[in-house]
Order: sequence, then structure tokens, then C-alpha cells
Amino acid sequence: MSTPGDFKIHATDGEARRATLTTAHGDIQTPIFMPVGTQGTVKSLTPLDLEEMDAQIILGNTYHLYLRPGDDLVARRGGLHKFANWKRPILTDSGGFQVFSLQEIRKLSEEGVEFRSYIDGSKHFFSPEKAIDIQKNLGSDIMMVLDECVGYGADKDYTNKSLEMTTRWAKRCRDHYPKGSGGQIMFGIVQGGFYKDLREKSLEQLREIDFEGFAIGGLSVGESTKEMYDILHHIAPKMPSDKPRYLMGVGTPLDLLEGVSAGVDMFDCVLPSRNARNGTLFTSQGKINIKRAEFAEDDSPLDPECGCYTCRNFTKAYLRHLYMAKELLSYRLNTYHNLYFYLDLMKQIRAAIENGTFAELKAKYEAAYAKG
Ligand SMILES: COC(=O)c1ccc(CCNc2nc3cc4nc(N)[nH]c(=O)c4cc3[nH]2)cc1
Ligand SMILES: [Zn+2]
Repeated sequence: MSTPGDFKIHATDGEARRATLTTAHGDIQTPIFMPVGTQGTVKSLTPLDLEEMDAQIILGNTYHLYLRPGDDLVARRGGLHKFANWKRPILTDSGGFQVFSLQEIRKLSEEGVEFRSYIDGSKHFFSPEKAIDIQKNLGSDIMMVLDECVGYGADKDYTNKSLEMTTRWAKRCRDHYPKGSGGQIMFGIVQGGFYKDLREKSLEQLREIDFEGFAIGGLSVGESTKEMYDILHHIAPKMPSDKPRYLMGVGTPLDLLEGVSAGVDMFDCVLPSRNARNGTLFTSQGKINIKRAEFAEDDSPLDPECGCYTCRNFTKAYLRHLYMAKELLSYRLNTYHNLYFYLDLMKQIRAAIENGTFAELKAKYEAAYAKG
């Protein structure tokens, strides 16, 4: 009988790992990409769409669901799985990043963070314990600790003080929901900004706490790709090798390949779903923007190598028309394709690690996406 948090590595190819993570709502095959469902829905898609494209886990946001409809309301409806009719695993982010990135007005103290609702301006307060209570109410399979994600360019002294508070908060989160006290597992979040010694310090402090997994936070905050990869390759291989490593908020197709090559197992990003809504579509030949006039009478599929519903049934000309007409179906068909593309890329990555051809796969996509 496997237990939530069990993490079994089946194969490696360099630092890349092919593993299985057990959760209370089923096993997850890693490396994995998690479609973002901020308000309990992956915008414009149904759970059936997501199951069809083999999405194994989706991400929800504590901050948004607490403010609306309320984590207590969701709990009374049986939890987020029942409420949204999503039977597979859910990971919830703790709200730390959302408060810091979405709010101007907020007050940060040792106790937690005070902020105002983006919906009605009412005042709210998240302590580490409160952030965990909300995720308990939502019933997510993987809970994230409340942390401070320092902004790009934060100085070393502030970054150091912040990571030490984030460690104290992480301890409070774990003490508030001890390991094994329920089916939900908890990940710590490594901070430390763009200072390699502070990244190591954050990791050393967090590995003392018994988390089922560890995330890399504080990246994808406006830094250059080079700066992100530099920190990524420095810290990921140092993270506990017997536990899942989750890179938060990342990224492009090339970022996913780079992250896997550094030993990362889990990713989430709004990029594929948000870009779909503005017409930027990912294909095996690189990125295209469907609104370009060149596609107006192009009867070819979006991506000849893609097996998704959109590519099998519609032409670029029709997809461009839907986009220009601001038709709702544009959101749905574009999002379906972009997420299918991301999930299929992860499927190819898992297979490549199993048969030792990961480097070749990475080179193929680097060539196709070289023009950025
Ligand atoms: C079209 O694409 C877009 O609009 C778009 C927007 C934002 C991101 C970046 C998202 N980056 C990011 N998400 C993050 C979420 C995080 N959560 C916690 N708890 N702690 C962190 O330290 C943290 C860092 C992140 N960095 C990427 C893409
Ligand atoms: Zn497609």
C-alpha cells in the first residue's frame, strides 16, 4: 500500500529523473507540468478536456479561492475536488506569491501578511497557520507553505532576513499540520533570491524540516533566463534527491527542458493558458501568433505533429478568424492545444529519460525554439 508522499525514482538520465509521486488522489508520473486553475478551473476547459489530454494534476490558488467563493464554502461543498468535479490530484499555492505580486498595499510582519481583497478592498490577514488551514479546507493533495517571494533585485541583507523568516514560517506550517496527520502532503519552498550562498542557506535550514517535497521559489520574477538557469543549476542538484523538486511559475518549453536537465520534477506556469488567450501558440516548429495575416487563408493544421482535438479538426485560417472575431471558442481551442502541447512535451521527456535520449530531445526543441 503506497502512502501520500511516496516518491519512487524509476530511471535517471544525467540529473534528469523519471519518478512516481503518490498522492491521496492517485499517482503522478514525473517530470510533470501542472495546468494552472487559479479559481478552481483551468480557464475555458472542462475536467473532461483535461482528462482527455492526460493532465494528471492541476494547480489552484489559496489566495483567490479564500477571497472567492471562500475556503469555508468550498469545505462545506465537500472540498475542491468535489466542488470542481476534478477527481485527480490538486496542488495549491499558499498565497504568498499572489499577495506579494498582486497587491500594492500589504503589511508584512513576523506573524504573517496583511492585505486587502482585490475584489472589494476588505482587509485580510494570512499567518502561516491560516494559509495551511485554508489549504486543509480546500482539501488539496499538495499544500505549499506560506513564504515570502522577494522581488527581483532585492539586496542581500533583505533577502537573507526574508529567507530566515520564510524558514520560521515553514516550521510553523509543518507544526500546524504534522507529517502523516492526514492525506495531504506539504512542500517547503527554497528562497534566497539570486545569491547562491543564500540559496544554500535556505535549503540547509528547510531540509531539517520533514517535508514530503521541496520547491524552488523566488524565480521567474523578472530575471533573465541566464540568471534563472544559473540559480536553478546551482540549487536543484543539491535538493534532497529522494524527494520531488518543484520549480514554481516556470515556464517556457525550453525552461521545462532546462529544469528537467537540472533535476526538477514538477512545474507550473500560466504561460500556455494565458498565451493561448492572446493568440500565442506553441508548436513543434516553435511559437506562432495566430492573428498574423499570413494565416488568413492557411488551410493547414496549427501543428501537423500534434494529435490534439484542435489540430485534428480545424485550420489555422479558422483559428485566426475565431481570434479576430473574439469568439469564445478561440480561447477554448487555443488553450486546449497549448496545454496538450505542454503535457505531450512532458510525456516525451518522461519517455526520453526512460530510454536515455533526453539530451537529443532537448537539442531538438532548442533548435525549433532557437529564435525565441
Ligand atoms: C503569459 O505569461 C504570463 O503572463 C506569466 C505571468 C507570470 C509568470 C511568472 C510566474 N512566476 C512565479 N510564480 C511563482 C509562484 C510562487 N509561489 C510561492 N508560494 N512562492 C514563490 O516564490 C513563487 C514564485 C513564483 N514565480 C510567467 C508567465
Ligand atoms: Zn494541437
